[in-house]
Amino acid sequence: MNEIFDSIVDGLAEKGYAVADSFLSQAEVDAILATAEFKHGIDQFKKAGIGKNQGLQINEAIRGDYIHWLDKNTASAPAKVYLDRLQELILYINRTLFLSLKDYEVHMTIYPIGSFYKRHLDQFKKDDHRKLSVICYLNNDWTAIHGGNLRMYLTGETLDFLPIAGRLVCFRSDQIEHEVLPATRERLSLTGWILDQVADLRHL
Ligand SMILES: O=C(O)CCC(=O)C(=O)O
Ligand SMILES: [Fe+2]
Repeated sequence: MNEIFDSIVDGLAEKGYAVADSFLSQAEVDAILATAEFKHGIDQFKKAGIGKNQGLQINEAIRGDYIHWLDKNTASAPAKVYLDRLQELILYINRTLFLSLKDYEVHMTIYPIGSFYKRHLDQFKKDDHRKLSVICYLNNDWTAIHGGNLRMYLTGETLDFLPIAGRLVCFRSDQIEHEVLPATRERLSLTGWILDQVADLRHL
């Protein structure tokens, strides 16, 4: 895992983003897909909104995904494997980049067929504590024909990444605009943020 963590740290330091395949093994992905939450599908999830707390709005023209927040105290064992790995990554980033990241917040995510998330930045306004966005994809046998790319907008170029199982994408939440393109298959992921303060329980 240290090699993967190193490649993430290098990417973040040099470019503000990193992509690491096999952050979760095939068996770890399959175990998460087999958890009750994903088995029941979007019935157990709620429509994602835009903004925070009272300002939260549902807007299908901007984002069409469904989410289920994970609570580290009650998460299933397979989800906990992922959360613990994220915690290890935080410690690794802090040691190597001299940061003091403190915590994370993560939701399970389902994008139904044809849904998308238009170009945006993940930080809400100035008071936000989201420093790094981290998304781990859970889609077995995903290929370019399925669409669903994560598109990042960098200065002078755009980059596309397919949401393939086990892949982690991590980027600076305050700097990198990005969007999710529609897909011909349901698109599953664990979407999260690394914070510079302890997560509050606003989602749970
Ligand atoms: O699923 C992805 O590739 C990105 C999701 C995203 O941008 C978000 O939830 O803010
Ligand atoms: Fe985002």
